[in-house]
Amino acid sequence: MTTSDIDDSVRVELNRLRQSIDNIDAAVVHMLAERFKCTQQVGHLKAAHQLPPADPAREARQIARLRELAESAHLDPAFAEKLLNFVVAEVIRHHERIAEESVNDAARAGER
Ligand SMILES: O=C(O)C(=O)C[C@]1(C(=O)O)C=C[C@@H](O)C=C1
Repeated sequence: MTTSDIDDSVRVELNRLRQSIDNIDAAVVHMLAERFKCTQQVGHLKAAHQLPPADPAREARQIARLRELAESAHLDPAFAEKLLNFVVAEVIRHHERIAEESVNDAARAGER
């Protein structure tokens, strides 16, 4: 069955819900883009001060906080934790790349 086979009133309701889903997905993308802009700056700050890319104690606090928020919002806390871990893993990869680039830049500057 495709959307062309279904009753008009169902199609209208489905389209209404899909419009909201599309708006929410756009908001998520924009929020993630802003989050990554912040974490890129954190990556440069950490690289400049030789701080490790990952901070497991900070992550533990973020997970505890997000799980509580998820519970009060009736969202599965395990899902919220998985989502944060997925995003943070990507951030750590970015931090590692920034740190490598900063070491390479310093080595090249030392060769001059
Ligand atoms: O807060 C930091 O130290 C960050 O690098 C940011 C961030 C995050 O994306 O929230 C990423 C990696 C760390 O392990 C913890 C948190």
